[in-house]
Amino acid sequence: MPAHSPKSRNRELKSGGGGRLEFLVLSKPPAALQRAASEPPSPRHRAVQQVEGPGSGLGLRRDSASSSSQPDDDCMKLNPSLLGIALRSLLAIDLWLSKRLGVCATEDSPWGSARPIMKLIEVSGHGIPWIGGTLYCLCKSDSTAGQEVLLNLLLALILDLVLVGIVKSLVRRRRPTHNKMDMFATFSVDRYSFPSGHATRAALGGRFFLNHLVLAVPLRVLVMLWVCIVGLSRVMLGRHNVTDVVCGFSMGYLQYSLVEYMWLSSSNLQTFLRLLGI
Ligand SMILES: CC(C)=CCC/C(C)=C/CC/C(C)=C/CC/C(C)=C/COP(=O)(O)O
Repeated sequence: MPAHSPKSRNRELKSGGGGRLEFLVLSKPPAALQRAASEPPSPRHRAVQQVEGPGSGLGLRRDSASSSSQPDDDCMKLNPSLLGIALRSLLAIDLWLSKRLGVCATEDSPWGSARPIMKLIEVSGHGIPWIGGTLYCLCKSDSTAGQEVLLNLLLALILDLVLVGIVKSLVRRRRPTHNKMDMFATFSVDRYSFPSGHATRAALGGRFFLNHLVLAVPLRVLVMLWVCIVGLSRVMLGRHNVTDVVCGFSMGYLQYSLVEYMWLSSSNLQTFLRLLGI
């Protein structure tokens, strides 16, 4: 009888001798294991491969004792953490809600006719009018107190542009697919959507106005309304997902606290202005 006749191979398969059974089983793994094997190796797998050599795949060298217990990595892949599920669910809700709220994303959208007014609101929260307006008022201001507030506002707006740019380039979240990219005066990082720069500026500017301008109650309400409308318009225009705006508001709020903490007094500012030649 030849050494590997069908009969003798069958005996080997049944007894599991010579490792053939394991190899045949692994050549058709269950779907979950197939998925796990196709994913890039985890640091632990990489370490095992380094020790065992590149040919040692998932379980190839596992003996019967170790194959009865799942390795930690497999458990992690088959049972994703609660936090992972929560984040993925939040992301799915975010995308779904943002798409539903993007009713002014194009002229053909359900509220497409409201697009011009939404774009006007967009301009009101843009960096150019804010920085330009602050610079203009700074040049016109003749009181030291006014100059102090305006110069701190200017620095806050510049800080905001820098911080938003850094976070956008780190996170690199794409704008929603339904967004029509027709914004004016953008930086290259503005192709990314997280966080919304308009939302950070609105929250920062809103807090600045409420804390440093003596405003009557109706005007204070108006400022708060404007902040909310700027945020909502970002989603309605399809520029952002809801989470971009919510996180933008939080970031702008915190930025204001940072500016208050680092507040430059008028004496420091006089030196600063003299250095700038203003
Ligand atoms: C007007 C003067 C005198 C100076 C302007 C200074 C200057 C160069 C400001 C840059 C302003 C600018 C281009 C800001 C970007 C604003 C923007 C498109 C943000 C993106 O917002 P998002 O909500 O879509 O993330």
